[in-house]
Amino acid sequence: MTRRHAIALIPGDGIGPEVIDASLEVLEKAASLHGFALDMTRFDWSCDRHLATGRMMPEDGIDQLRPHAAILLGAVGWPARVPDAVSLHGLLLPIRKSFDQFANMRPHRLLPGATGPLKSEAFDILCIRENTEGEYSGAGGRIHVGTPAEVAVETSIFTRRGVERILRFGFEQARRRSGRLASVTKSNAQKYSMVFWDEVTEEVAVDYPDVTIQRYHIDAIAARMVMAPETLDVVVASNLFGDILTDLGAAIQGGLGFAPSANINPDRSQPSMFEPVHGSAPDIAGRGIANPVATLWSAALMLDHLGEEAAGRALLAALSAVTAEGRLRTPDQGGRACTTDVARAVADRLS
Ligand SMILES: NC(=O)c1ccc[n+]([C@@H]2O[C@H](COP(=O)([O-])OP(=O)(O)OC[C@H]3O[C@@H](n4cnc5c(N)ncnc54)[C@H](O)[C@@H]3O)[C@@H](O)[C@H]2O)c1
Ligand SMILES: O=C(O)[C@H](O)[C@@H](O)C(=O)O
Ligand SMILES: [K+]
Ligand SMILES: [Mn+2]
Repeated sequence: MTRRHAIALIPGDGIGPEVIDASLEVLEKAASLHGFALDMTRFDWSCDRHLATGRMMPEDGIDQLRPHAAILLGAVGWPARVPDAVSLHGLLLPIRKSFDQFANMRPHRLLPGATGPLKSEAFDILCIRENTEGEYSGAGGRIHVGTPAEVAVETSIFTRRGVERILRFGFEQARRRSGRLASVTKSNAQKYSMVFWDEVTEEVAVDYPDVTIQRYHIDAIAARMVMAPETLDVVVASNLFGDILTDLGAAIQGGLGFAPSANINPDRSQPSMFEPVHGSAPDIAGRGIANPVATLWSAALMLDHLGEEAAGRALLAALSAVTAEGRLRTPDQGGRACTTDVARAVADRLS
C-alpha cells in the first residue's frame, strides 16, 4: 500500500501562490520517486478572501486544517488592501497558536553557490523562535483613540510553560549539533520578562550539563551574527526577537528568497506548518520572478517531518545542485530566471 500524507496548501497572497505552485511539481515528483503520495487540499485563505467575505479564513478554518499531516503555506499579507495586523492575526498567527506550533525552526546556512554579504562562508546557524506567545500575544488595547489623550498598550506575555518548553527544545537541538546554545534576551532593559527568561534558562540548563550556554542581548547578537557568525550555532529567542534575527539570518544566507522555516508542534498531536520566512513581497508579486528556493527548502523540511527523510534529502540535494550550478538565478540573485524555471530545474535534478 502506498503511504499517503494529507497536506493542506495555503498559498496566501502576493508571491505566496507563485512559490507554492512552483513547488507542487517538485513535491509530486519527489513523492512518486520515493513511493508515497501527497493528498493536497488547497485553501484560498488570503487577503482576497477577506475582501470578499470579511474573514481571512472561515470561522471553522482551524478545524478544517486539523486532519492534515502538515500545512504548506506561502505568505500572508497585502497591506494596500487589508491592514497587516488584520491579515496576520486573522490567519497565520491563529494557526501557529491553535496548533501549538511553539517551535519555529529557521535554519540559516549558505546553500552551495549562494553568496551573502559576508566575506566568510562559514555561516550555519539554527534559529529557534518561540512561536505562540511573548510579544505576539495580542494582549493590549487602545483608549481615547484619535484624541491627544490616546493611549496604546501592548503587553508581552511570557509564561513559565512557554519559556521552559522553547528553551528545552533549544537545548535538545544544541545537543544534536555543536553543544552550544545561545539564548537571546534584553534582560538589562526588560527587567521582568527577560530576567524571568534568564532564570528559567538557568533552571533548564541543570538538565543539560553537556550544553554550553551563551547569553546575548538582542542588539549584541545581531552584530555578532554579522561580525562573528562562526561563534554561534543554535540560537533560541522570543517571538519578536526571533522574527527580526531571522530576517537578518536570511539576508546573510543570500536573501529572503533562501530562508526556510518549520513551525513545529513537537508532540505531533496537531499539524505543523512549513513556509518560507519571507512575506508576500508586493513589490515583485505578479511577475513570476520570486525566488522559490526558500519554499522548496521548506517543503524538504516538511518531507523530513512526515517521515519521508529520503525524499527530503533528495529534494535538498537537487536544490543544492541547482544553486551550485548557478545557471538559473532569479533577479534577486542577479539572474533572469523565473520562479518556474528554477523549480523545474530542481524537479529535473530529482532522482
Ligand atoms: N510569514 C508570512 O507569511 C509573512 C512574513 C513576512 C511578511 N509578511 C507579510 O508580507 C507582506 C510584505 O512584507 P514585507 O515587505 O515586510 O516583507 P517580504 O518578506 O514580503 O519582502 C521583503 C523584501 O524581500 C523581497 N523578497 C521576499 N521574498 C522574496 C523571494 N522569494 N524572492 C525574491 N525576493 C523576495 C521582497 O521583494 C522585498 O523587497 C506584509 O503584508 C507582511 O505582513 C508575511
Ligand atoms: O511572524 C511574523 O512576524 C510574520 O508572520 C513574519 O514576519 C514571519 O516571520 O513569519
Ligand atoms: K511565509
Ligand atoms: Mn518575519
